[in-house]
Amino acid sequence: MLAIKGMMAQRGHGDHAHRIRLPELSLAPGQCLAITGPSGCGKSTLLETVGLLLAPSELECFMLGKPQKDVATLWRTREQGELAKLRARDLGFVLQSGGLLPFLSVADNIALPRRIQSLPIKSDRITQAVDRLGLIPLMEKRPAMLSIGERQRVAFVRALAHEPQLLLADEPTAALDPHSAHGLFALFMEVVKELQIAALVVSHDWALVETFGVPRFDAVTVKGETVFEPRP
Ligand SMILES: Nc1ncnc2c1ncn2[C@@H]1O[C@H](COP(=O)(O)OP(=O)(O)OP(=O)(O)O)[C@@H](O)[C@H]1O
Repeated sequence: MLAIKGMMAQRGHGDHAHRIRLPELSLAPGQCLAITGPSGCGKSTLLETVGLLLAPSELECFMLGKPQKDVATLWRTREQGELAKLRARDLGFVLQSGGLLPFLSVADNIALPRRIQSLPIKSDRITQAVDRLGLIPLMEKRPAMLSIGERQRVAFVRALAHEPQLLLADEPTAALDPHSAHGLFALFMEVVKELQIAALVVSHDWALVETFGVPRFDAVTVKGETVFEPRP
């Protein structure tokens, strides 16, 4: 689960700073929420802040996972080691760029989060996801030998490999054709439900998000800040 209250973050400094605000957000296990808004409004900034990659400038409350961890206190007391542990164990990222390690094969990229957590490398769920996304012929290849869409599919499986509590996805279907995008999103929703993972997904594809009945938080500009609020 995820519960955030009164979160602010900023990119840059002074007059050129870009500020985002998230008044309130809560997600139960197995629930997915889409983040939408125009290019440059701060969706990735929001995702990075929720993903503990960017320090918030204000934060009232941030509870994550089961048992609940008090992330707001960890930020306040600057416990970077604990934050890093949470990031590795409880979060899964699907980044816009794929973020795969170029010197590892697809198989080793996918195995990495489980290796880091000392979990058994073999997992039926991962084998199934690899199969459903047509990745079996690619397992021994390096990321540089893959298309962008293939990299995105690998990144998706890798993000789920250690069964995190919260999945953060930045445009996970952006490089895919409509058929593959639908297939990946369907699998995304299935896995989120099955594993009871809370998921935040940034997407420009409103039609796709609506097809799957995913609720949305949209960006509105208020006094020079981007505020993310539920869309009625
Ligand atoms: N390192 C940085 N320093 C200063 N400003 C930055 C930095 N990174 C991004 N920005 C600015 O912050 C704003 C928000 O960027 P962000 O990437 O979060 O937007 P976005 O909504 O995800 O955009 P897109 O949909 O195009 O990916 C933009 O105006 C961007 O120019």
